[in-house]
Amino acid sequence: MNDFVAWFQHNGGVLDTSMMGITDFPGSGRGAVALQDIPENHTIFTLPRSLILSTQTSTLPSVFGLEAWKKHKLHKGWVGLILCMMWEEAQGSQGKWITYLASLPTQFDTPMFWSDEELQELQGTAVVDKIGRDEAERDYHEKLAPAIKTRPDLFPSDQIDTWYTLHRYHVTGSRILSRSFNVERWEGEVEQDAEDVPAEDSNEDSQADTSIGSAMDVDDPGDGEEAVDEESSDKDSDDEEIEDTSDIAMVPMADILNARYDSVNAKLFYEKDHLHMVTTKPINAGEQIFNTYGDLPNSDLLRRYGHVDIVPCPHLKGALGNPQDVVEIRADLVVNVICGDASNDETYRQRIDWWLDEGGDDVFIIDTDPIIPAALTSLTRLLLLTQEEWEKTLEKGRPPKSKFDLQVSPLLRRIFETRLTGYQSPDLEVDTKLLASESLTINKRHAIVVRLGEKQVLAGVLDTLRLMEAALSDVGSNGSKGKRRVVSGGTAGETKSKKARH
Ligand SMILES: C[S@@+](CC[C@H](N)C(=O)[O-])C[C@H]1O[C@@H](n2cnc3c(N)ncnc32)[C@H](O)[C@@H]1O
Repeated sequence: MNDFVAWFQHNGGVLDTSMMGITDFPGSGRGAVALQDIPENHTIFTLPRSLILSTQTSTLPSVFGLEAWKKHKLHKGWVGLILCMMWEEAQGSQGKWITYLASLPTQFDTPMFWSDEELQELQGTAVVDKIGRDEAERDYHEKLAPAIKTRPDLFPSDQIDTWYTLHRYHVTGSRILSRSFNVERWEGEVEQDAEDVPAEDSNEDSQADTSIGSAMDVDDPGDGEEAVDEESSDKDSDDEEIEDTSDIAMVPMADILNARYDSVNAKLFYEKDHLHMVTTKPINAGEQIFNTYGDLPNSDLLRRYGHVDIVPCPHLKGALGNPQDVVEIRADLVVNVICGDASNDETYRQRIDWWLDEGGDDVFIIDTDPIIPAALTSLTRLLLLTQEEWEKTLEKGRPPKSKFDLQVSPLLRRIFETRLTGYQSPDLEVDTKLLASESLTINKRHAIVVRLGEKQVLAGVLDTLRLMEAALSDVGSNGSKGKRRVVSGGTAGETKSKKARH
């Protein structure tokens, strides 16, 4: 660590060593600690932009030739940055970032590195479909490996088995996944139309997002389209968000800070020539300095960073869990539950295609405030319409309202109960007991925390359903039937649902 700090300072980084120390936090690796009381708005370190490592600052793309770089599709997704980092590391003592790269971990607790047996423990959770090992390996074999073969002068054959292996590719991808930031270029540096530059970037300091995409997440649609990072959820957007991956950067020193739910007390800001880590709250001496990736559900924390957050949760009446946990319910599960064997019949296919064409969601999100997504009720009702009603709906061009009644209620229950059977065991008690056992490996413990958190969310939404059913019966027994309506939460297509590719 001393070597790293010396390298940082030697290359223009300024660390307030009276305020910030680097130390090991059991269970979280290295992290930053306040050595004395730090006031809000204090700069704890600064580094020049030239010290960040990205496809903009590494010389590899230009020595490789930008045209050839593009020909091998190294400008799309994360593969270009991975190759830059591998190459910089292969330069040994000649490499500008060697001391920094040598300080980064080579082992990760993320599911990317789990055995099949360990992955089984995650069955049913939002992690499994998103690990993206196959996509990542496809990029390695189809882009990176052919590219390096064309330039033995840059990638000598005797270095391939050390620095450019598939394993090192995964390690480097995981370093990016768990540590990168999105550092936009300053106005004037940006080689794009002015209107593409967000207004807030023009003059004042801007905040650098911790990157939440990854090599593994990026979908390369081909056909000359831009790479799309489906994980750009912090930008309040759908999966159509186009991320300029050339802004993804490794930021030495900034990536030493750990994260914890609701604990962020420092943020990275950037300006024309420098980046600054600035406190956003007063921090007491001895406290950890946290920069956060946005408070994420445990499924995402595990997949990207290899850890989970467990804090006392209001939705669990003070028991430990993650208040950000969610359950994803895929529209195909809804269709299967409601239509059964007839799912592929023309009458349902037409409705489903129409739903999707109209921008309807194909994944519904339930969170710890377990409101039933309005879009889920609406899709359920769409599938229940008679032919005549369906034709009217088509004419109106509007999906059915998300009215909750005795017809949809048992179906919603079956949807949630079927979703529960996707886990190794639908029983919450089983996992609670397992967690109490001391002999669990870290991966198994993490898997149980993730799936238990999701099952607790499902238990919450089933409780909500019971309350809504009880409210319906009250309405009926009070003789006011038809005058009051119980509706599910939000409006169709609001934040409780989203489109996602699977
Ligand atoms: C940005 S790095 C922080 C520095 C890192 N601890 C190190 O030793 O290099 C993020 C990684 O730190 C670890 N980490 C961060 N916050 C954590 C937490 N609350 N609990 C456990 N591990 C954490 C995870 O391994 C994560 O992938």
